[in-house]
Amino acid sequence: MSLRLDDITVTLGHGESRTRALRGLSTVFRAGALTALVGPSGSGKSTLLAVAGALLRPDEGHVLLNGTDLAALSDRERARARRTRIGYVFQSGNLLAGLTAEEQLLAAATLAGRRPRALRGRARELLAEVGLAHRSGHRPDQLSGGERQRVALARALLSGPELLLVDEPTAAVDRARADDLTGLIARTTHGHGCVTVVATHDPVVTRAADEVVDMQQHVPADAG
Ligand SMILES: Nc1ncnc2c1ncn2[C@@H]1O[C@H](COP(=O)(O)OP(=O)(O)OP(=O)(O)O)[C@@H](O)[C@H]1O
Repeated sequence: MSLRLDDITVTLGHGESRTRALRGLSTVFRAGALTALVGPSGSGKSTLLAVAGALLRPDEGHVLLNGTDLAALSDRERARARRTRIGYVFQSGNLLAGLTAEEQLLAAATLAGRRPRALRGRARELLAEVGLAHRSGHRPDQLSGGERQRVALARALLSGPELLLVDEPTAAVDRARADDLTGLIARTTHGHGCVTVVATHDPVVTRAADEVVDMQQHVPADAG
């Protein structure tokens, strides 16, 4: 079980802003391990997450998630893979205003074509797992930044994803919360056995990671 990126090249923008964000990048992310993706600003971390998450199709290369090449799937199959095989925890949690924590999870499950009623028990378990059983009835404006990210993590885990992609989880929280959140992501990764890739600038995350992938080893020749 793994995510294997094989010879990935991505060009972004047009005309003068055209940039080779990734060139010939190859690397492997192991299941059941938290991998920290590090590197300076502009080194391609977000681009790699977008390619791995089937949000952006590479110009060239293969994105092998447990053997399926996500880059070679049709748009429809890629959308399905995003809903059913991949969990995203992107900055600020991207929660829907007006929905309680529990409803955030159930709404996502509904979009993925599942019956919310059958998942209510699992949603509650996951909220308890991320330490938010007592906040399941709170809306985003009634939660702290760290709590919102934990809701987003529980939501991402509800579909039992093979791949969990996390962008800068500790950017908006204090040191103690950063430790808590990182520990939580590590434990859930080990418990759920998913491939977890966390883009980060934070040494707290890097220290807690099982593996570190440094984008500087993959800097395109014409970057900058
Ligand atoms: N839409 C775009 N058009 C052109 N170039 C882009 C576009 N988006 C990103 N880039 C460039 O692609 C490169 C990789 O960007 P990316 O956002 O993946 O880096 P990053 O490592 O995630 O940076 P940060 O740590 O600042 O979030 C950078 O040089 C960036 O300027």
